[in-house]
Amino acid sequence: MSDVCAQNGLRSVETAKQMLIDSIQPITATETIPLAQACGRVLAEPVLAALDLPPCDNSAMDGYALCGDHQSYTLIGKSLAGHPFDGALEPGQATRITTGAAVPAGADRVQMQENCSIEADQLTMSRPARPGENIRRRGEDVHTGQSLVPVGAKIKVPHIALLAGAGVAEITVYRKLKAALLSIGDELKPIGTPVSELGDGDIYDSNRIALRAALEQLGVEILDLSCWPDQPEKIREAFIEARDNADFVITSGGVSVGEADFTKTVLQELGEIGFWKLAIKPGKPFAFGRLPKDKGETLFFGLPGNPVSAIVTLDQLVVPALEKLRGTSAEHRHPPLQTRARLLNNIRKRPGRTDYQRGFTYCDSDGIQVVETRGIQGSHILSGFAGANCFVVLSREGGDCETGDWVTIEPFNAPLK
Ligand SMILES: Nc1nc2c(c(=O)[nH]1)N[C@H]1C(S)=C(S)[C@@H](COP(=O)(O)OP(=O)(O)OC[C@H]3O[C@@H](n4cnc5c(N)ncnc54)[C@H](O)[C@@H]3O)O[C@H]1N2
Ligand code: MOO
Repeated sequence: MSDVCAQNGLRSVETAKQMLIDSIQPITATETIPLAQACGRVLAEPVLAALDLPPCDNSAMDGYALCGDHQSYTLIGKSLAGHPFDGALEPGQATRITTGAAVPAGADRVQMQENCSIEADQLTMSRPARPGENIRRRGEDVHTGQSLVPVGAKIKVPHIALLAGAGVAEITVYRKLKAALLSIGDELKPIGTPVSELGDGDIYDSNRIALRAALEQLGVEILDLSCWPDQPEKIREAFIEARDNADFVITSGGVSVGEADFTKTVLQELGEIGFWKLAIKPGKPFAFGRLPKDKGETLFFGLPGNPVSAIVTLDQLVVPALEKLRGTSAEHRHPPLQTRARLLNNIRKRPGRTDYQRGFTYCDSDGIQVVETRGIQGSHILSGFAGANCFVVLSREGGDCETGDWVTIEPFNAPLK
């Protein structure tokens, strides 16, 4: 498929994503932080295991550690978690053992207690235990010296558990990214302004708050530069402050073709536009650029003002770019999870832009994944978006869809989840 849509000449979402990824150099600065604060950060230095895990052969069950294959065993002691048996078993001997307790020397199998009968110090079983049964071997999870998590991985809860299990208290991660966030538009009023003080046509600056919430979930530090009027000299002032104090700038509004849309003009004056306008709905006027500064440059993401467009373009274009910028390696920059669902309503669509309709998906009583679009699909309609749990992704060249069609859905990820 061509990069550019035949109908409208717009660049595809896939090409734009690739252009973003190709043009971004990851940050290199790191910091060492307590493991407990590391969830969501990107590992910057290798962490090697200082011990085997499990650290010793231990029992998977509460029961009896046995030496050899016998009809009955003589009980000679016990091994409890944290209190190992101090001695070695001879053939035909057994000890009581609890889950996680060290398997005594000489024991070669563990029988769970449900299969055992005890009379005085004699143990018999309803069925024999196989050699090695219920023994968790030393080092079968992790070997001493093994790399625990690859550099460039995003630290998730299982990584935290693994690292903690290996006794790691601190790790070195890439530093947090810093975003400068601002809104542009004469009609915008900060939330908290009483309704009675809104002028004709004024609206609340909802984008800045929503984008801020999304970026904070991604662990980005925010420089909130509030909202700015549709005046090039003011916008210039805001862009310079943003450029000088952040890794990247996110604006919303003023990026289209209206007579008061100055975002691109000022971006071009202070830096360069990488690309503008994509075959994406909503979000067509998305702009990417750079603002050079004394040391390096600040990336620029100009999101459309329409509230749904701003969030969709953040999710689909900016988030993948930020993953690369913050050091996540290629193998850990997974594309968003997509699956198929059967459509419960008709959808009208004109070919020309990849459409991210807001939908609600669930598994119906027949076990089939179904999806219905939520509300009017205008890029100003937030009520439907708020009731959705997925995007219905309709291909750029595709047209209308009918009830019963199988369509691609993309469940909301963080920060939308
Ligand atoms: N002649 C054309 N007009 C428009 C086109 C086009 O191709 N030709 N594209 C349309 C599309 S698509 C979009 S999306 C919008 C994007 O326009 P801008 O980025 O210039 O945004 P604004 O015009 O400033 O605002 C659009 C809309 O969003 C509201 N808005 C703006 N900022 C906020 C905010 N911070 N919080 C909440 N809502 C905000 C604003 O009031 C407008 O209603 O352009 C179309 N026009
Ligand atoms: O692309 Mo605009 O975001 O459709 O409204």
